[in-house]
Amino acid sequence: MAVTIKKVGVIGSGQMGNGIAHVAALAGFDVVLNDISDERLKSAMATINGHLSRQVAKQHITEDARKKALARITSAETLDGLADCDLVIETAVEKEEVKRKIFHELCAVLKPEAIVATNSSSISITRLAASTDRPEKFIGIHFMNPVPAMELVELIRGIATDDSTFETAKEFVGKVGKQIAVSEDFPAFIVNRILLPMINEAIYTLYEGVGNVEAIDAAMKLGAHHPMGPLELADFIGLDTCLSIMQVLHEGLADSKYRPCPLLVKYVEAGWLGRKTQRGFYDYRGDKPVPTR
Ligand SMILES: CC(=O)CC(=O)SCCNC(=O)CCNC(=O)[C@H](O)C(C)(C)COP(=O)(O)OP(=O)(O)OC[C@H]1O[C@@H](n2cnc3c(N)ncnc32)[C@H](O)[C@@H]1OP(=O)(O)O
Ligand SMILES: NC(=O)C1=CN([C@@H]2O[C@H](COP(=O)(O)OP(=O)(O)OC[C@H]3O[C@@H](n4cnc5c(N)ncnc54)[C@H](OP(=O)(O)O)[C@@H]3O)[C@@H](O)[C@H]2O)C=CC1
Repeated sequence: MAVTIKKVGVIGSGQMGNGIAHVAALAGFDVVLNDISDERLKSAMATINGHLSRQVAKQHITEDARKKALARITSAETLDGLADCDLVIETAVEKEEVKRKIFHELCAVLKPEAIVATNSSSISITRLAASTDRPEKFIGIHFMNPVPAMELVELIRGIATDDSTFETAKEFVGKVGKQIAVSEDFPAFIVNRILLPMINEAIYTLYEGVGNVEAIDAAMKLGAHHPMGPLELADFIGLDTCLSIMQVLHEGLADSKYRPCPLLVKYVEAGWLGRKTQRGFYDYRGDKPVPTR
């Protein structure tokens, strides 16, 4: 039987954390947004307000809904602030050791009946669940980017996830207006098992000189009707996240077809992580994006 969720904690206020807080608050949930830096939290609130205002301008929501949604979001610099949440969704960086540490610290303060979820793009739900004190109340709730615009959420059960947790997560996702696809707990689940090898292949296409950035993106936008070219999309997702997902696929499935492209590795090593650092396959520091190769 599903449990009633009223208060939702979100750990990590990057692009995904912002988006999840946005849609949850708009759906009427009280939201506590956590990050390690106060500056990050302030900029997250400004971003959420900006996106809500755009929805008002497009007459998709009312000004009253914007104000009420913003008022439902509070921020917390430490995990103590999430202690009385009914559901906590972790959406910090795609690094297993970071997530494990967060879950360990979270479970020490979180009420025992609360559900813990991860928005991980690729990491084993069963393994992450094992770093909590409640594997039966742990689940993957994987939103897509940008959260307010994308219709899908993947739900992934770990080996121990119980039916009540699954039903509660399903109900929550329905209330925030998204549809679900259920995935088994395999590396990168469904969407990223398919999408990331395509992006990695686009980077190999660039690396091998088959085409430049503009040609590759134009080819897939105009030739396959993708809304964004694969390199533009990689920059949008974050090249660090793309690399982490490819590493999880490569290690988890032990197949050389998932080998991360050395050029992707090089960009990440340079700190060129895409839009979030203003430089990736495009340079975003000017008026319009300029290809970097
Ligand atoms: C890595 C993972 O683990 C999984 C993933 O998420 S993989 C990534 C999946 N996402 C994609 O593949 C995105 C592909 N791109 C697209 O679908 C489109 O380019 C897009 C939806 C991002 C933008 O579409 P568009 O038609 O060019 O722009 P636009 O009309 O301005 O935006 C459409 C909607 O998205 C919203 N939107 C666009 N960018 C946004 C952003 N960064 N944040 C929040 N909302 C955004 C707009 O507000 C608009 O919302 P409304 O429908 O309420 O008006
Ligand atoms: N980008 C995408 O398209 C998608 C990403 N995801 C997944 O969502 C998660 C977040 O991705 P995304 O939002 O893009 O990443 P971002 O880099 O935009 O944001 C991550 C945020 O988490 C913060 N953070 C890091 N460590 C901690 C911590 N210990 N406690 C609290 N906050 C922390 C970061 O702070 P700081 O920068 O200061 O380190 C940053 O603000 C990842 O697991 C990713 O795989 C899922 C779907 C789509």
